[in-house]
Formats: sequence, structure tokens, C-alpha cells
Amino acid sequence: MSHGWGYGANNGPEKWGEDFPVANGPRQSPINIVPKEAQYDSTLKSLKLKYDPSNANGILNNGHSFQVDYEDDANSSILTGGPISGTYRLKQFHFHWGASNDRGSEHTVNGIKFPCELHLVHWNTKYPSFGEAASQPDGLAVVGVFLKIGAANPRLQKVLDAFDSIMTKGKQTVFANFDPKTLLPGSLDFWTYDGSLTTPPLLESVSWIVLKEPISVSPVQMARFRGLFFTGEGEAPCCMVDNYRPPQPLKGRQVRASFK
Ligand SMILES: O=C1NC(=O)[C@@H](c2ccccc2)S1
Ligand SMILES: [Zn+2]
Repeated sequence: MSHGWGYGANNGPEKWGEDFPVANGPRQSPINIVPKEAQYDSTLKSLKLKYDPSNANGILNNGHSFQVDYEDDANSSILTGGPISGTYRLKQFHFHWGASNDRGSEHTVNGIKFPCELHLVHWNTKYPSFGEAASQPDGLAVVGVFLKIGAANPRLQKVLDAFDSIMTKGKQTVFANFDPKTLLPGSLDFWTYDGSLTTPPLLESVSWIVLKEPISVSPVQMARFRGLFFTGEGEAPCCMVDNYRPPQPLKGRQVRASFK
């Protein structure tokens, strides 16, 4: 790919291996989760998410998705428990979604695609920074949450209301006082496996924690995600849709379940 990576025919997931050979590595993400093949592991601890809403620090259209960034210079918004040991700090959350409601998630369940998937990205505080952690096999932990078409989700409203200020690549605006815990479903039952970033550089540093229970999103709310643009202001507009990597080979990995 002579130009930057993206999700188009010429720079999309099928081409990423040209610049990022780890794309064909042994622990790539996402994957198709087959619940019947996941092994219940009674030693998995319950997930502990403790977030300080005041750590929210802006919302940005990064040209691939949009992300809400968090202050991560203290252990005030952290993930512990689950499959991980130690303390992981929340760095940002973002979403992946489709051009229509039949696709959009990165992980699939029994081959089923959801219209959208939320990722909460955390890094291991045994390393000095996110950048350092991202290159370590136990450096990152991402909590994935499926969004399923249903009733409008009032918890998404504050995020949706910021979209008018971040329509094009590089635009950012203030986004303060938001607790991402409000985006989580009632159950914290999860599947977990060792994987990677789902975008370049595709580093194999992620402990994936995918929640079994989806949260709801309405068709109207999904249409608003699709109103964002991959492209920058003044460029030929390209709608921000289908910003998901398809499932990758499991290559012998075990998927564990925190529930029976
Ligand atoms: O879960 C993931 N989703 C993404 O877009 C990837 C990523 C890449 C860099 C930073 C944060 C996240 S990893
Ligand atoms: Zn993601």
C-alpha cells in the first residue's frame, strides 16, 4: 500500500499484510466466537471496571473511526480482574460499524455479524505508556461490546450529539464528564482470548474480553454513525462505514468463557 491504510478496496484489510506482515501472525484479531467451543474457566475473575468520568478528554475523528480519549496519567480509570493480572488504564473507546445493519462488528458469534462493536482500550501499567505497552504480549486489554438493533439507547446520546463537531478526519471537540461504564450491558459475562490490534500496526498485544450481552442501538442512531466521514474537510467525501476487519484464523487458540 503506497498510501495509508484504510477500509477501501485498495487499502483495506486484504492489503494490510503488505505493510504489516504480522497481519498473518499466530494471534490476530478479530475472530469468530463459537460459544459451544469456548471452554468455561472457573479461575477467571469477575471483571472490575472503575472509571472516573472526569478523565474524559475530548472526542476525535481519526479518519478510521471516532474515539473518546481519557486522561491516563493516574490509576483513576482502570480495568482489573477478568483474565488479566495487574492494573490496566483506560486510554480511549471507539466503535466499528457497517454501511447497513447486517454487518459492522469485528468479532462475530457463530458467524453472526452485529451492526456495531464498541471497544474500550486499556494498557498495562507495568509498562510506562500505552505506546510501550502496545508492543508487549500482555500490554493491552480491550473490552468489546456488541451493539444490536433495538430500542434507541439513551446512553449513546452524548456521543451522538458530538458528531456534528467531528464530521471529518482530524476534527475534534471537547468531550468531558462521561462514564463509559454507562455503555456496558447488565451482565459482564465474557469470552476471552489472546489477540491483536484490529487495525495496523496489528500488534499481537491484546487480551481480548468480549462481553456476551449486547447493548441496544436504534436504526436512527446507527444512521448517525454513518453520517461521519473518513475524509477530511474539502476532500471528496467518503462516508465512514464498514470500518471493521473481518474475523481472522484462530490458529489453535483457546477461547475461554467466564460463564457456563
Ligand atoms: O481494538 C482495537 N480497535 C482498534 O481500532 C485498534 C486500535 C489501534 C490503535 C489504538 C487503539 C485501538 S485495536
Ligand atoms: Zn477497535
